[in-house]
Amino acid sequence: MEIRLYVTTTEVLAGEILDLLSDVFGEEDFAIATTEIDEKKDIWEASVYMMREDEAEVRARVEEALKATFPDAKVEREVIPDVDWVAKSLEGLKPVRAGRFLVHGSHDRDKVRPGDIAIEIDAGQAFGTGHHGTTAGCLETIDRVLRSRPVRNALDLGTGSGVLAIAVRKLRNIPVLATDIDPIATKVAAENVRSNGIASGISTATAPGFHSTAFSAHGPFDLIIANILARPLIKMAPQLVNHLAPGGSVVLSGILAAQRWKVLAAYNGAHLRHVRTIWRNGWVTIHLDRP
Ligand SMILES: C[S@@+](CC[C@H](N)C(=O)[O-])C[C@H]1O[C@@H](n2cnc3c(N)ncnc32)[C@H](O)[C@@H]1O
Repeated sequence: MEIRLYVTTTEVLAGEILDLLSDVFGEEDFAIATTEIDEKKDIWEASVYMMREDEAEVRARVEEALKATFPDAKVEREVIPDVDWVAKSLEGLKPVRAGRFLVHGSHDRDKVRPGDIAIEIDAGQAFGTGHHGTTAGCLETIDRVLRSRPVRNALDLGTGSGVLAIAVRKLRNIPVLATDIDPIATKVAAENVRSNGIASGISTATAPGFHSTAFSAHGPFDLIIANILARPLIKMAPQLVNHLAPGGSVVLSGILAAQRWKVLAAYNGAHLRHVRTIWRNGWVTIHLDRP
């Protein structure tokens, strides 16, 4: 059972609390995140996720950290129940084709045809079975990028099930760093990496955005894939481009069609060149290159 401790505040203060908590918990295994609750009213939550057994200790440290700068902050609590997504969604999930990839569940191994690059993902507690338009758009774009660009290493930011990191590694024998803000996702991703027969080459790390030393240890990257959401992608544009090697490529998704101009503006402003936009079910995936 997972617990979320959170403070409800404004966007600016949520960012400050995030920084403060990042200093407190550093590289420890607790995910720290900010979430927008209401854009118009500027209501945000700054959260720390932990397992139930760590709650008392984490709460004491959070309250101590907030005391000096945010004495009025009220730390609230949410219990996040474990959901058996596997049992819930195994049936009915058909294999998905995107680029040369076929993403399928373990119940559909017989659907793999010669020439397919097969990725086996059972629906679990992390996003990314290939069915969502954002995942499919990323897979298609990864296939294009790896056909046309010299890519020596890659970062999959917001890896979820690990599907995109696995896709990169199945096409190229290069090191891949797969990170997620959610520790359950990184655990699931590591399991999927193993069950896809990838013995080495993909490292996983739990980190919000670029708040981890894992990035400097593995980067800069020739390819960065981030299927998150428009708003965090816009915010992290300068950091993301800082971790991109000259001549590198970026694949961004989790962007609704109407939001694409804002995302493009942020990344054009960071001197990336737009290459292609792919549309799938109202979602867009954007490929940009660093000259
Ligand atoms: C839409 S899912 C994408 C999963 C997978 N990469 C795919 O394409 O199907 C987004 C993932 O990003 C993670 N995430 C959201 N915000 C993040 C952040 N700031 N830093 C790292 N991961 C984040 C979520 O926990 C989630 O697993």
